[in-house]
Amino acid sequence: MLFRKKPVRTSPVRQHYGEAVSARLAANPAAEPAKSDAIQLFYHPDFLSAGQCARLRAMIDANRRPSTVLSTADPDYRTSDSCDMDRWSPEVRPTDEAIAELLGLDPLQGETMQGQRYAPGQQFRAHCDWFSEDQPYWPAMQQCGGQRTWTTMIYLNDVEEGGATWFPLAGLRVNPKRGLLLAWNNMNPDGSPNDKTLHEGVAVMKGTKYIVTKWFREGNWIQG
Ligand SMILES: O=C(O)CCC(=O)C(=O)O
Ligand SMILES: [Fe+2]
Repeated sequence: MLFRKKPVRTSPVRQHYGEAVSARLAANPAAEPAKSDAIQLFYHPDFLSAGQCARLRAMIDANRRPSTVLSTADPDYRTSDSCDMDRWSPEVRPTDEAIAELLGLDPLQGETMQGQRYAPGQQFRAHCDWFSEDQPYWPAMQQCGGQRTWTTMIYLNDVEEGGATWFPLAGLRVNPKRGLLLAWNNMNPDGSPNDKTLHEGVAVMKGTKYIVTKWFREGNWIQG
């Protein structure tokens, strides 16, 4: 019996962004690499001030609606509320541009920043942020910048109990801390999608969890 060969999923462009961004973060004294061989992930404590976090939390409270996902109908999968953060607003734009600058990416590669709020019991079950290129949604994603390369996520508050971001296959678990930014490469160093980036927003037990997430594409998300 013949086995069908898996398609080659490496990519020079995605490899380039993996190398360029991780070199830039490694050279930044404010950023610290995670101890994991499975994933390129960096921590940047205090990326946002207390005031910036409070303003973003207020915007999330004002605009939140039930979260959606691309590829499952399971109603328990992502039970948080979320909203798009208006990238041109004076409250959001400086943060948007600071994140792109931190990574050395063009702000146009960044998707619209997403705010998310988890009440007790709410969660985002294990998923990868990269797109499966055999799914029906992929052609539409190709029209707006293609694959996701890096994810950045910022905790906007401390959470009393629960709400960690857990990477079970990379052996990392991060507790929410106000102002802390996480940045990780969704690809392997060769530019292929990294299955070990699987992660979960663990259910909040006590308190409320607020985050903003920004995903970067290999091309421009905003078409000029
Ligand atoms: O809430 C978390 O800790 C994870 C959020 C997440 O995975 C996402 O927004 O893609
Ligand atoms: Fe995610």
